[in-house]
Amino acid sequence: MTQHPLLTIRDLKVQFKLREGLIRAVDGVDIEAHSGKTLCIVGESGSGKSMLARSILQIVAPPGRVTDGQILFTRPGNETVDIAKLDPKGKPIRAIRGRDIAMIFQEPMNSLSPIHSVGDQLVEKVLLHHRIGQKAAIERAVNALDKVGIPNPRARLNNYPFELSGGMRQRVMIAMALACEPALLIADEPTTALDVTTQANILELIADLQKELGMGMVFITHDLGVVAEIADEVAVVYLGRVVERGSVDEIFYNPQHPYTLALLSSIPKLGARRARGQRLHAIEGMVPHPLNRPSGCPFNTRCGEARAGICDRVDPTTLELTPSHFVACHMRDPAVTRTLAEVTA
Ligand SMILES: Nc1ncnc2c1ncn2[C@@H]1O[C@H](COP(=O)(O)OP(=O)(O)OP(=O)(O)O)[C@@H](O)[C@H]1O
Repeated sequence: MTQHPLLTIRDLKVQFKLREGLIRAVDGVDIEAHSGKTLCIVGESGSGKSMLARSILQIVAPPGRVTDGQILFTRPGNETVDIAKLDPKGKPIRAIRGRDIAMIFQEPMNSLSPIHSVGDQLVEKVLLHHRIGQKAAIERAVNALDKVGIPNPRARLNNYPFELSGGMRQRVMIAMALACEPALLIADEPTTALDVTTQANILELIADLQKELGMGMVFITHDLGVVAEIADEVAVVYLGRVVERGSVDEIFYNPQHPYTLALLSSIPKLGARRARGQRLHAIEGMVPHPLNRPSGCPFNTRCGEARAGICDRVDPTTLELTPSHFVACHMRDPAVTRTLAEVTA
């Protein structure tokens, strides 16, 4: 029997119908996530990372809506469910949220209640998804806090979120997310708001827990340094499209899409000396306004390799370079480059 990926997203579209026009926040995305592996979704602000993540739990806020595509979730040993077809308020998706698929966010206060103690929130979460008694649930809550490295966890049960530091709150949110041992964890920039040291500690904690629990993880970030540290697979997104995806080695050692190349060259090199006042290399141009998407390849307006007549007119198809490496770029398509060479010869 072939093993299904934990999550298979096919041709997913998330749109906002506004009076001013239609925003295609996610515009035909294909990705897969596997048990025990981390898929990083990387891209600049506004590329649709959060909407992609939120659609997996059907928590896109109106007027945003999943308009097309499949979100196939297969918990090992269970039937495959197409989450895209579920009612965002219905019982089936509410049973999946938190139990099978958990999510952590940049700002823990968004997922923690300010008026309930850490212990009450953790115990309630455990009781919601498990048929166990109050005493056993409290023990689970203590274990969960212990697991995320919170000292003296039994005493912390009585604390309110505002009594904890930012790093500790993030640990509590992770404990809440993992209390029910989900098969899939979605992490939306969970370390972005933290200082560098706390960020490193939390990343290490998430990676350790993921290995221990064998969860799949979809990790959203704009930071390629984070990707290098934790990813097994990477999807590079631009204006709601996956422009390149591959194993972490393929993306870092053999990047193909001009956008991936530009992102990689914008990372400051360790030890590289910069002349005073010299700016870091940033990607040329601005991300187009979502209501004013370019035709053809979404990146053509900022791409140094773009060729008029094709890149600004025709949507590139996704090419398979290896069984795990895909790119959507005309300039990597041998049929296109051959024709261009013949025309200019
Ligand atoms: N409530 C909304 N109304 C209209 N458009 C929205 C809304 N929320 C998001 N969008 C649009 O959807 C697109 C994708 O946004 P999204 O938040 O997913 O991007 P992102 O890559 O996560 O960016 P960031 O890193 O800044 O969070 C953007 O063009 C954004 O303008």
